[in-house]
Amino acid sequence: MTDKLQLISCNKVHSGELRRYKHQASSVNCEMTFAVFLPLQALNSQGESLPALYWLSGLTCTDENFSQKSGAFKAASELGIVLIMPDTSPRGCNLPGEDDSYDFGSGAGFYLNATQAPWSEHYRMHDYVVNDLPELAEPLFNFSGERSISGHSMGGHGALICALRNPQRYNSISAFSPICNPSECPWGNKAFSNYLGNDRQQWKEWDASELLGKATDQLPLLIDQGSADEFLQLQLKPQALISAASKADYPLELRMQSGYDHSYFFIASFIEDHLHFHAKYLK
Ligand SMILES: N[C@@H](CCC(=O)N[C@@H](CSC=O)C(=O)NCC(=O)O)C(=O)O
Repeated sequence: MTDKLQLISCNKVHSGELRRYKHQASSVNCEMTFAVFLPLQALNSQGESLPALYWLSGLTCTDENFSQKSGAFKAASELGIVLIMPDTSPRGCNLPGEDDSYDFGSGAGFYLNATQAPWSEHYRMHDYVVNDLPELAEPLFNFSGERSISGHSMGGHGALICALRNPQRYNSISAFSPICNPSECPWGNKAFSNYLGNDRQQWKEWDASELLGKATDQLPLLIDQGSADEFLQLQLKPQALISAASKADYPLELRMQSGYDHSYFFIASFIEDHLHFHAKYLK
């Protein structure tokens, strides 16, 4: 399996290793890059079996933002959790306009499967995150079979939709400042109309508030949202998710954190909580 992966870099951190790989991915029909943090336990020849937490980043990010800014590795190392951090979109596919804006195309894959040409040939980040990447990354360590998912902003939306659509594949979900109701905000409108077309019925399949409202399987779900987030009212709309959870009796813990903005300073302030939250369900 690992012969499909090309190692880009490897850095020792908190006794474990942060590795970056590139590989050809069939789901998105192009070369992709991802990062993986392997705690020391994963590097032992004994190969202790470990769970994985997938982290999905937001608009404009690559696989590197979370590694460089979140400060997650100390807790992941102590808890024995492998972190798997994909890029946020296909890149370099030579599609018209793919690099023209920060909120669509490169760096803005929205973790869905596009149905509209020309995006549908490559922009299938849902299948990449849920199927392709686990197949490639989990053989890198002695995977326990337990995985959870988290993310920020567009990546928080991604974590929610990947797990709500595939509850059997994840033990728990968390998110920082997720785009909760993309059908009803400018970022989501732009992405969904271009990737999915204008039939708003199709959008519901990729909207966390819609999916949560009709979920039959329930997963532990933690969300942190900063009260001073500059995108809170226009783009993120947590109230839609709270209403859907309340109607569906879905156990959502949404913590409004006073004074925090949308940045990685917010993520760095609470990432340990999220790792401890997932650790409860990954053992
Ligand atoms: N360019 C825009 C917004 C960019 C931004 O805030 N990106 C966030 C994610 S937003 C939702 O998905 C981010 O994580 N940026 C990377 C980082 O390292 O901070 C603007 O400037 O308004």
